[in-house]
Amino acid sequence: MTDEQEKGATGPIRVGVLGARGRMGIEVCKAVDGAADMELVATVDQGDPLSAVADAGAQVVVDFTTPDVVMDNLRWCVDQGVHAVVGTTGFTGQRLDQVRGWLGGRPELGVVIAPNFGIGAVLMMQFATRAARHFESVEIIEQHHPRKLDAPSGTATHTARLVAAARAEAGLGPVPDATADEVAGARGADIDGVRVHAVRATGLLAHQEVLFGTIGETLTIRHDSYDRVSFMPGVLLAVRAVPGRPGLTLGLDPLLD
Ligand SMILES: NC(=O)C1=CN([C@@H]2O[C@H](COP(=O)(O)OP(=O)(O)OC[C@H]3O[C@@H](n4cnc5c(N)ncnc54)[C@H](OP(=O)(O)O)[C@@H]3O)[C@@H](O)[C@H]2O)C=CC1
Ligand SMILES: O=C(O)C1=N[C@H](C(=O)O)C[C@H](O)C1
Repeated sequence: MTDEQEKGATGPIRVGVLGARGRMGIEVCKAVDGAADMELVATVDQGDPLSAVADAGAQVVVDFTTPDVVMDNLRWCVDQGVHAVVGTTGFTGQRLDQVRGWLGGRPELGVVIAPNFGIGAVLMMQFATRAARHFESVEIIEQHHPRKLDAPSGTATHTARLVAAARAEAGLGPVPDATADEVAGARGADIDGVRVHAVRATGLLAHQEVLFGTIGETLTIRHDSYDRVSFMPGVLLAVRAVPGRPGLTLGLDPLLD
């Protein structure tokens, strides 16, 4: 262990941020810098060497980059023995299995991957999962800023999977829908049988509605992030927790219990 790493073992958590000059990365750097129990030791963006993270003796990496580079970053973290907190989207079941496979060889390492670090968003997903069994109809409408690269959002995709699993467990059949003549895309994306609609508009940041329907009533569960600071308490919570949570943690839920 280097002197730097030795210091980190007893002092503040030494944190490296990947995607540090991005919209989320800038906020994460500010939040880590302002946390008394953390030290921001490395900031890496496109074109910077990942070795800066290892050289600085980072114990935890926070990744807010892009879906096309996040897997390489995670592989590197696992190889280097650095815990990781990941907010970047694009995690399919196959990708998650791959990460579990890597972690199999490093039983001391923790990785937290959360589609949304907003506490309200986590609760919105929990409430939607709870409601799912009681309504024959459900659709998800997510709304984001127009610079977002992926659609639908990671949060909407995750919500759709949770809702679909809860419906299946309750023995509900397909969502009723008689559409026979559709302009392509009009009914949104089909994620595990749940329709997901993605809106992009200037002025929005990150918003989602889960609309449930049954005979004579609807229920709308809505969450709005108006500022990226809304994600920071969840990110800091995960940074504190990840060294003590070996293996893959998916979502913030277990950290909030
Ligand atoms: N889980 C959550 O709570 C949240 C998740 N997100 C997700 O986080 C991700 C980032 O979002 P956002 O900050 O808005 O996006 P940005 O595009 O603003 O930030 C991404 C940053 O990563 C940089 N980057 C690209 N490749 C690399 C690389 N190989 N190594 C290091 N940095 C790299 C980009 O550089 P360059 O621009 O030069 O390509 C950019 O600065 C998205 O997937 C988004 O959906 C966002 C908000 C909340
Ligand atoms: O890109 C964003 O901005 C966001 N991305 C995440 C997602 O895709 O769900 C989280 C949040 O919606 C903001």
